[in-house]
Amino acid sequence: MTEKALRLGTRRSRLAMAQSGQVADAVSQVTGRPVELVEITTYGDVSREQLAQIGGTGVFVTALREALLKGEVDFAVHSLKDLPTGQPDELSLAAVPLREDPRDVIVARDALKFTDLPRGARIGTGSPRRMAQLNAYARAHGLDIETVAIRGNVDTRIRYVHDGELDAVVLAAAGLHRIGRIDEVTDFLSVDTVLPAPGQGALAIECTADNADLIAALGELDDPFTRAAVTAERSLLAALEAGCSAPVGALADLLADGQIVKEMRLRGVVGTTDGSRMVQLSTTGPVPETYDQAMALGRELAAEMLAQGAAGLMGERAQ
Ligand SMILES: NCc1[nH]cc(CCC(=O)O)c1CC(=O)O
Repeated sequence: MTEKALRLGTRRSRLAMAQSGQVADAVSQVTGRPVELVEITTYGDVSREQLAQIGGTGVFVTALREALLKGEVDFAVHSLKDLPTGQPDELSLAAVPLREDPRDVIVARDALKFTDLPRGARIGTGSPRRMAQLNAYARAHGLDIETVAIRGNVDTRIRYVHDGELDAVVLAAAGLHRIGRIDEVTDFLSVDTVLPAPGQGALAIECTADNADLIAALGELDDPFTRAAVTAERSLLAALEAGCSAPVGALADLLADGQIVKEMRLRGVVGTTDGSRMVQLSTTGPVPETYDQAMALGRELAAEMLAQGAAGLMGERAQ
């Protein structure tokens, strides 16, 4: 007897299809049921406006969530960094699988590294967070670069470099890895130079909160450390009252002594897009064992950053 297929709601972009396809295979393995992809168009996919102008939070996510709530699909996969920090009561974050490489990367012409870009080099990114940190690094190290606002999917962005319109673009390693273009990276940016977006490299698997059986099945794909880390990062973002398009970077990782994990460290940064003013801090604490402990780590760091003037650096985009 064949069981009814589970319906996975997905955006149509190459990245979304790639990550949904990978999750579909994993879910099929743990549930023993076939998984069918159901394509859904989101506002973020059709709009030509700059993402920051649309308002940022949730543009990629809303249509998928509506399909879940209408019962058109059984579960959905989001890039966790695109997910608004407030979790609706009717929906459950059933799994946060093991995170991919969280770093940002450069795809540049002539295999150039970020620090080898020539004077006046134009670097494309739609992200105020990336602009702020690249410009701050350039100021501190005497690089002369110009950050240029672009948007479009990953393939479109890389094309700007191949067409010679830009010297480089900044992208997430995870996205390139998932669509099979990681070989085109010319420089992996240290997180000491550019802290990634909260949740970058992680996926969120969501279903309706009333679907206990599916929540339990999807839960097998959950990685508790990734979940704790992204919970702390997103708690920081929420406590700064910033949206996903605000110039906020955050990364939680484990501090180990040999094989023994000692603590979790959470780093955060906020800055003006020109990189002239930055607040960058970190905190460490016991590895969170509960949701509340992970949330508390993020709130603590946010309070310290706000005390140093973080709110004043987020501009009118803060939301
Ligand atoms: N902003 C769009 C977006 N959302 C998720 C990823 C891929 C990386 C990830 O899963 O964090 C990307 C592309 C990018 O930033 O390069």
